[in-house]
Amino acid sequence: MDQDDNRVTNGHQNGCTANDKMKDEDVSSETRYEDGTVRLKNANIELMDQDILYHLALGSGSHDLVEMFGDVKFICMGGTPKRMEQFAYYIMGEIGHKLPTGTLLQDISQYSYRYSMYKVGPVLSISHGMGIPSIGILLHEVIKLMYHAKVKDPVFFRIGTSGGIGLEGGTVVISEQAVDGLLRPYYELPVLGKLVQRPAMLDKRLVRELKALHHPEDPYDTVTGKTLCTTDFYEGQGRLDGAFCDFNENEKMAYLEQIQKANVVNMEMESLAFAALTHNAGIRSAVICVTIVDRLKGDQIHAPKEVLDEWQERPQKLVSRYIKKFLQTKGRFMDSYCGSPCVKSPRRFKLVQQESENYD
Ligand SMILES: O=P(O)(O)O[C@H]1O[C@H](CO)[C@@H](O)[C@H]1O
Ligand SMILES: O=c1cc[nH]c(=O)[nH]1
Repeated sequence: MDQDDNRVTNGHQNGCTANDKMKDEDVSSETRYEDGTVRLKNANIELMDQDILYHLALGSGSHDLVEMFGDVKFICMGGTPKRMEQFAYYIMGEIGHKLPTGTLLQDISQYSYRYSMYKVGPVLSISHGMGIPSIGILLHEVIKLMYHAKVKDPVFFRIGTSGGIGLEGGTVVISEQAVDGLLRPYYELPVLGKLVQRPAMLDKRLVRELKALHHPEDPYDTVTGKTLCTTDFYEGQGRLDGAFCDFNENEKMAYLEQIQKANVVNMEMESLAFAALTHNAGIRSAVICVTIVDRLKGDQIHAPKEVLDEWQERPQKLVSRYIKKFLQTKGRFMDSYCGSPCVKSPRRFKLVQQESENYD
């Protein structure tokens, strides 16, 4: 069958093209109720008795999702559970969020054994694993969580690592657009035997707002540009050091130079699905990744662990500045969030633990 016959655009009935901009009208009645709460583009969900968010170990029948998550505003995602636990504690200090005495942050999704999720007042910090399939599943469930919890106008961030294209290690990249390994600005997914394409758009205003939060005294650059998203770390990113390699150094460099000419500044493995799914849901989102290697100079990650740890904090700092600015502007500082049900207070922890164990 001819591949083109088999292809449909989706997410926008009128055939949204890759050049479409994230316009205010995208956040339409299709994706929002009048009060600003998230509306799903899937009528099936409303008709279900309960919705089991299997990979989060949560469910609309088993948990009071409005009580647990109704005050959420920012959803921050990154690859590893450790990074996202550290980010949760970091943002807690930054926004002055206090846990009740004798309590610790709880991994809300620990009994899923898939992802980790921490709640710090209006911030959710969630690990997404590696690659598009992993972040894709998570995004479906987190977007549904936003709907069940009646969250208003959430903002999603991916805070990650990447390979730079002509950028020194430690540079912070705010993605203007995600493209696939063929430089196509959409996420393509086979659905019912047809290829569905969803534009991988990121919010342009958010890019500008984040860029403005770089401080002149930050000892590193913060740049914007295109992010190339691959389905593999080795051959897919033109590395010569995988278990297999059917190309040579010259061919690798020709590809890297080609993508550099197309304004690609970094490479990673989730931005395409992250941009496409949040855009389709009418949710403002941004991808902020630090570069940990300059791919024009090599393939292996040579930076020592302490250096990598410090570099990984840089995207977190930028997002933290954004969140703090928002909270200060809105004048809703965090003490009001102290009663969060997502901490390990002995009574509440037992309750949440019991609920979560139902999925074990
Ligand atoms: O650092 P994180 O956010 O995990 O992301 C990057 O690191 C992984 C590869 O090492 C890929 O998932 C890539 O996207
Ligand atoms: O080179 C790199 C570094 C981090 N993550 C990637 O996907 N590629």
